[in-house]
Amino acid sequence: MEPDQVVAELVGMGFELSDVTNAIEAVGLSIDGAIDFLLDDSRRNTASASTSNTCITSCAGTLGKRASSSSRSASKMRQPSINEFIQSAGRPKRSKTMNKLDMSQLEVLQRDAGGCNMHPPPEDTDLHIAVEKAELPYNHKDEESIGPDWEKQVKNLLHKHFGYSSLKNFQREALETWLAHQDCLVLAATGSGKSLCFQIPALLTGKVVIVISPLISLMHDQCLKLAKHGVSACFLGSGQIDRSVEQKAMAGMYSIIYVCPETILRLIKPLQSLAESRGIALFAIDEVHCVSKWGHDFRPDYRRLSVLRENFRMDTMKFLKFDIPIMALTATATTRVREDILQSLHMSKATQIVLTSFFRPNLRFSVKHSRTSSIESYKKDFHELISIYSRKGKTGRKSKLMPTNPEENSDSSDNASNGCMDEYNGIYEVNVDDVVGDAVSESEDEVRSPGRCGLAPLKDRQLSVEYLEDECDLVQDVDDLDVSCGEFSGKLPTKGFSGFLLPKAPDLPSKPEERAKFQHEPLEDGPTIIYVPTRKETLSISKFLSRSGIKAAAYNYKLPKSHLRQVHKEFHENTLQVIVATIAFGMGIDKLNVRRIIHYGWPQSLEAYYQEAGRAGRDGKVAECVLYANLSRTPTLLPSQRSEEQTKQAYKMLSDCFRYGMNTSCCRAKTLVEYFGERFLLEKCLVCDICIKGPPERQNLKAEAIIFLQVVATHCRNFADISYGGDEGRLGEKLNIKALVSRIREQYQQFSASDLLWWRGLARLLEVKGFIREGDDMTRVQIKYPEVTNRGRQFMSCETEQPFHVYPEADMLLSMRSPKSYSSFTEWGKGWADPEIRRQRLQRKRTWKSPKKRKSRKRQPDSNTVRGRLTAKLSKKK
Ligand SMILES: Nc1ncnc2c1ncn2[C@@H]1O[C@H](COP(=O)(O)OP(=O)(O)OP(=O)(O)O)[C@@H](O)[C@H]1O
Ligand SMILES: [Mg+2]
Repeated sequence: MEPDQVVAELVGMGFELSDVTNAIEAVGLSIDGAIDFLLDDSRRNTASASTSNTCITSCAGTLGKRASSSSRSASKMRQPSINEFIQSAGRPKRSKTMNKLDMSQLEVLQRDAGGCNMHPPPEDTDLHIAVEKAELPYNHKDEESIGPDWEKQVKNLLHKHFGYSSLKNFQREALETWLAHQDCLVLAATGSGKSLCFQIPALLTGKVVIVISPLISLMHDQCLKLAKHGVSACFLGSGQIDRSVEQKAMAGMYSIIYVCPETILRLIKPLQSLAESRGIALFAIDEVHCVSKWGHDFRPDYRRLSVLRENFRMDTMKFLKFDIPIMALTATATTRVREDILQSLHMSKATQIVLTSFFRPNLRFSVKHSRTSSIESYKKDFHELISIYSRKGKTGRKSKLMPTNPEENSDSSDNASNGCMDEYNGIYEVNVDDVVGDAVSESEDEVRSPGRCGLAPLKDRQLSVEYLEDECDLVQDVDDLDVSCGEFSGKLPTKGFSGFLLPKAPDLPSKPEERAKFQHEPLEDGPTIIYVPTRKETLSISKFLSRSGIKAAAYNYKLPKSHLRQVHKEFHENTLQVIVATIAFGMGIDKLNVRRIIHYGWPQSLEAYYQEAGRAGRDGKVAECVLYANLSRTPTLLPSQRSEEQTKQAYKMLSDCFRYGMNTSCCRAKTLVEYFGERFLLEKCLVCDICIKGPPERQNLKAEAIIFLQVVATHCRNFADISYGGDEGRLGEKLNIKALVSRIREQYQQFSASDLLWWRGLARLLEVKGFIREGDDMTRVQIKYPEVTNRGRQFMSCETEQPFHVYPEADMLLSMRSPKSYSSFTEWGKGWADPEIRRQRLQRKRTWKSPKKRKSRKRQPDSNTVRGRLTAKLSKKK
């Protein structure tokens, strides 16, 4: 591979260019070698050479097997065939319940699988034993013959396969609907157990259930879990390289078939045959919010799933006694998304909506201000996390991916972070934002919204939509995340499936005293997931944490698949403490004991936020969901190809998310569940930061509100005069909020030092009251060209002493706390005009650079780009 390509691939994974050059210099032009070197970076500092060597060897072994992303197809997952599992336990044991047909089918499966190029069997022997117990297939039963005692039958199946004692209420409702041959839309919180709603029909009837699912990793995870529970399942899609699986699936050899939406469209005919032979009990569409453009994970192929309703009806298939029911399931759908789902999928008019509360009482939500951009922020924000895990890490098992505990490092935890500061010194450059409260980029939403019209705003290739989109792991197709996930080595109780009972699924505690117990309860042990917007941050933060003694690993879609599999494995085995991931570590992560979900940077929507946060506390025990975001900046849309309509919607969703962060007075859980259209009857969750701290003091901001409205109104009038005056067609320049605030500062002495941040917050409050609105037709995260409404005019002209009582929002509080005011900004700004001050500042900036950094600059003296210099150097060596 050319040096350029090697560098480009490594930088694409999120590694720093300077680290990449170091790695290539150390190991030569080998991607695998460089990745080992880079991921092992923190380990090189360990005191014990022998420990270090062992770790490096084991990791290198894993990574050595990686396939480069250019040969991704070769690394696509192969279906873990039933035979593969059985084989590992010797030859198939005859299950008492297995009938003759089952055995012959298994033999066929074994023969077939023997003929293909087998991967080594998975390491998990429990899994093999579990699948060995799989009863394939069940005796076929028509839904009508199931009878009124179906609940008893389900209970037995639950007990036998999953070890649960009973169905949850919403699961019962969904199954009742299915038994009545009706379509059903299940809306239930993350981790509530939606999968069971479509798994039971397969077990109960012996017919096949087809599950449409958006991601290969999700399908793979579910297949593995089902295999553990003795249910045969497979997945079909572009990630499936074993072609025979599809044939076997269409011949009715698996009870549950997972399939991606793209694939199902070409399988309509074979599925019709399957419906006639073994029978199809149900079409389940999981993560159905992907259908809707108004949702957060829109997938165009989901919209075409209306073919299911059209092709599997009694009137098109004469042998059917009723239309094959459709069950659509999601944890995150607003009212608008729900309507869109029903319409787009052509679900029947009689569709039942099974709705449970979206409320998760054990999740403690909070929002914290952070610049989330530098080593300083990491140190401040992760200080507590580091101390928690470094205490626990001393007794933990070793991670193959990262050093196990601070003692293994030559530096102490503190030294480690200091040492790391040197490397991060580049970040120490003067950040205007550190000095200026006012530095909220007015036009940043425009600069960074290449999606508007779908065109790149800048010519620079480095800032093209594709390039930036790629940075953020936003591109998602069905097999983009084709890595194994699942609790591979989760031990089954020794008594097997039939000898134990899990406690009844807990009902949501509704009494305040029951919920209050989550308030101060200490968090139990368990891993943390940190979500960051870009690949680069996955690496920089995981590196920072590892060097501070935490067992942390980065996870982004460009990293080698073998690394990602290892991360999944260690995560599920509880040997990793923290995963720093992009959204690539996504849907369907069903690990019970995740204790913290940290979002480090603004999420793009509340749907995405709630779904990701929902991976915490699935065991019902208290867990934390913290959002660290820069509350002094308006968030921007991550780059993506969007139509104009989609861009508007994306801004709307981002805006809702921003307002969630800015809110200081309403319970977080209430805001979240009401966003999804649920009436939150409990009023307060009692455990979020707002419920615990209480809102800030309410203030009467009538005087400020009137001044703001007057300035806006005066300007609007002037603007209208210019726009529609003599010179027809010429539009006057509208004043944006920044310019309006400048007018306020000029005209009102008492506000001459006031902060734009504060006025922005006030403008949002006025907008909520309906006193102002956006004056142009662009959708934005927050108002930019305010215009006074009739209500606003009434308020202005109101003679009475009607107060304007409000809770200051987070940015207003921040601006009040911050010593940097408008005046300090102007002073600072003026400073740059003075050559002496400028010289001193630049001098200071230069001394902030680490010696290491300067050295690396010296190393590459002449070329224009680092990459160019490296290329020249390496070519010379060759
Ligand atoms: N009736 C039940 N009793 C006890 N536990 C249950 C029951 N049903 C499901 N569970 C457990 O709930 C957990 C979550 O299940 P599942 O993955 O189906 O959630 P989900 O609703 O699909 O979540 P997500 O929206 O994140 O995909 C699983 O670990 C499962 O074992
Ligand atoms: Mg699910």
